[in-house]
Amino acid sequence: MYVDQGESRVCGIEFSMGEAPAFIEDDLQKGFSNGFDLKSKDSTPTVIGNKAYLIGGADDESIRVQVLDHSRGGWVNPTVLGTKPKPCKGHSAVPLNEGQILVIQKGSSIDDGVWFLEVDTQYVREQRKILGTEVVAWSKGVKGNAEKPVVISGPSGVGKGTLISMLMKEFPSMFGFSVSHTTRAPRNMEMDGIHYHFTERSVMEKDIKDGKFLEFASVHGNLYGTSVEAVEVVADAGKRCILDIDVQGARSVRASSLEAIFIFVSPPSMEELEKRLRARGTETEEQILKRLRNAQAEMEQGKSSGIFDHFLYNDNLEECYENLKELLGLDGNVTAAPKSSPYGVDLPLDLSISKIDQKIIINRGNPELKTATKDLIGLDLSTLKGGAPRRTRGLNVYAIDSFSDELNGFNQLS
Ligand SMILES: Nc1nc2c(ncn2[C@@H]2O[C@H](COP(=O)(O)OP(=O)(O)O)[C@@H](O)[C@H]2O)c(=O)[nH]1
Ligand SMILES: Nc1ncnc2c1ncn2[C@@H]1O[C@H](COP(=O)(O)OP(=O)(O)O)[C@@H](O)[C@H]1O
Repeated sequence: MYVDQGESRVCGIEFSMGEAPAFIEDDLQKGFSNGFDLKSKDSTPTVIGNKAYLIGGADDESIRVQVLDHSRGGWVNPTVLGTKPKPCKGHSAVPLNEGQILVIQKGSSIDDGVWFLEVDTQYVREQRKILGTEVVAWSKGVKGNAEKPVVISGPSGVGKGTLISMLMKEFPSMFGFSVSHTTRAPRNMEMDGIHYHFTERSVMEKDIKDGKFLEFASVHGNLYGTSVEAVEVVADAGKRCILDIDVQGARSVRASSLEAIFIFVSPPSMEELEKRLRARGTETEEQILKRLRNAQAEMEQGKSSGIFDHFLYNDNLEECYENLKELLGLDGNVTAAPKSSPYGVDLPLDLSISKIDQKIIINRGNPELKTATKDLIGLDLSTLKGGAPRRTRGLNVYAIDSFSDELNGFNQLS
């Protein structure tokens, strides 16, 4: 078991992966005279093998990392890859294995505060070869093992947005909307970042070129697209992602690595579709006519393309919504209430962390661990997937109750 002692560990330099070689100890001490502030509350040296990783302080708007590498003659500023954590009020770090350090940010919410610094994983080794420098890479720990995303397509005015709103309203903790980018102008009630990311065509075209989009298409004369980030932020929150995209977009997603279920919504008739579009009152006459012309082709493609797993017929809205819920497995027994879990809790400044096998215990400020209370949070590391340069998914965060096995194990070991 490894126990992070907080500040005393920083000053006393604890060696966690076996005894540190003497030269590392010497070099670390030299660090004091070379201006490395090892005594600083927010700097944590963590030793793995023949190297020490000094994590702390701010650099380019993220936490700074320096590597003490005896074979390279001392302290090195590595190339830092991945999405980097913002500077924070302090952190605790614990090595998980020879390749990863777990960093918990103090004073943040647990949803944002769990990070992995990869120092010797396959990705880091590959990058080290390519770049020829010392490399470390950050990856954010997220829940993210949600069910398959749901792609909903259908002609303009058929009721996609209405059905999605109903679903999000009834199951807010279960579903998250993939906010697309578009070059079309916002409608009256539409908010940037909520309904769409409204953007300039040139900016969007550059982002598409830079590989930031999962899919994109030209629809009714405007550019629309789903960014990789739009889908990831929903998955990060452990929610099931809903994408409202056209048939071309659905085809691209089908061909991508994103495993999703595909639903096509049809209107009862073209006359009814026109009525709904006109009644919505958000388009000019010219735009309505263009949408109606396109609707015909979309209906044909939707039915014949083989892309869609399910077809919904939106005549009576309530009936259609019930059918949608049924095919998503949301029958009458599903409750909309979120499960009680420590997600969303804040991590205080005086936390400490301990590692037992594949589990991390975060003590939120109760120094007497034996009187375990709601102050203890467990992190199960055995379900982790992915890693730098993207997210580390499958983070299982749970409240530890005083009689749990984890705690008995902890008490015996401490
Ligand atoms: N391919 C693709 N289509 C999208 C995306 N976002 C929205 N769309 C589609 O663009 C079309 C027009 O959307 P919008 O302008 O909001 O009009 P509405 O469908 O009449 O509400 C609809 O078919 C949407 O499904 C996206 O990110 N990618
Ligand atoms: N089953 C339905 N019956 C009558 N009106 C509907 C039905 N479903 C949706 N609507 C209405 O039709 C209009 C278009 O729906 P909307 O959800 O904006 O379509 P989409 O997102 O597919 O373009 C809205 O004014 C909505 O209230």
